[in-house]
Amino acid sequence: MSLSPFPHIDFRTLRNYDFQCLNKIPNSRFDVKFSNKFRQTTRTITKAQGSSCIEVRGVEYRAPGTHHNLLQNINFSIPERSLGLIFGKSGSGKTTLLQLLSGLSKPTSGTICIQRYRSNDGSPIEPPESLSPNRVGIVFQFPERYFVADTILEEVTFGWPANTSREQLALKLQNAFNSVGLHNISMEESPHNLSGGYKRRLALAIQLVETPDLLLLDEPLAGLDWKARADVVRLLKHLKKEVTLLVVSHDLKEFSGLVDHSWKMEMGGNLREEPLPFYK
Ligand SMILES: Nc1ncnc2c1ncn2[C@@H]1O[C@H](COP(=O)(O)OP(=O)(O)OP(=O)(O)O)[C@@H](O)[C@H]1O
Repeated sequence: MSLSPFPHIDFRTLRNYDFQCLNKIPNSRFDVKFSNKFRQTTRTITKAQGSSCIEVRGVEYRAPGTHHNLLQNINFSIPERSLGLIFGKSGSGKTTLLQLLSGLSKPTSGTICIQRYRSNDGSPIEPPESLSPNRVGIVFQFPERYFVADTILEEVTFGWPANTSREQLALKLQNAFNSVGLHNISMEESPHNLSGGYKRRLALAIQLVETPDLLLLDEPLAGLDWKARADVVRLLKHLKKEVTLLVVSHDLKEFSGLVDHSWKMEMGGNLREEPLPFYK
C-alpha cells in the first residue's frame, strides 16, 4: 500500500515540476488560474501587492468529481523574506492549499501570484520580476519517506538536467548544504542512515539547491524528537533571511518565536488571519 498522501503524483519526477500549464500568460508572474474576472483581478493585485512574495486572491478549490469546495475564497499575502504559518484542525484544507501554491493542482477560481522584488544582492528589481515556476519549493510532510537514492549525492541531484555543469552543481550544492548545516557529512553516505533531524535537513537542502524564493513546508517538525525539532526551528529562523517561508504546522509553541504572520484554516476551508497564542 502506498504511504503517499498524493497517490496520483509520481514522486520520482517531483523535483522537475511540470509547471508548463501555469505559464500560459506572457509575463504572467506565475499566475495560476484565472476566473472569468482574471484581468480585472490581476490589475487589482498589481496595485495592492507592495513587496509581497506571494499574493493569493479569491482562491477556491473543488477536487475533480466532487460537488463542494475544499477551499473557500482564500486571500492572503506574505512579504519577502518572512515566515508565514498556517495552522488549523486536521482535514481543514492546509495541505490542499500548499498543493495549489506549489502548482501541483490548480485552483477552481482565483489567482496566485508569486513575484520577486529584489535581486540576490538585495537591490530592487523594477518592474517586479516574474518568478519562473521552479522558484517555488515544497517539502512535504515526512519528506524522508520519498528518498529514492542510495547516496546523498544521488538524492540531491536526482532529476537534475543532464546539461548542468559540474561547477554549477558543486556551487549550488555547497550553498545549500552550508545553509542547512550538512557540510560535514559524506555525499557517499546513504540518506536512509541519517538521523531524523538530518533527514529533514537533507530534504530542505534538496529544495534549496534550486535556490527557490518561496519555500513551502508541510509539518516540518512532525515525527521528530525534541532535539531535532529545536534544530529544525533554528534552521528555519536562519533560512528566512534568505527565502520566504510558508509553514503549515500544529506546533505553534515551537514556531511562536519566528512567525511574522499567521492564519487559521477553519474546517470547511476558510482561512483567516489570527495571531498565535502567547507562549512564555
Ligand atoms: N482529491 C480529493 N477529493 C476529495 N476530497 C479531498 C481530496 N483531497 C483532500 N480532500 C479532503 O479535503 C479535506 C482537507 O484535506 P487536507 O489534507 O488539505 O487537510 P489538512 O488540513 O492538511 O489536514 P492534516 O492536518 O491532517 O494534514 C479533507 O477532508 C480531505 O479528505
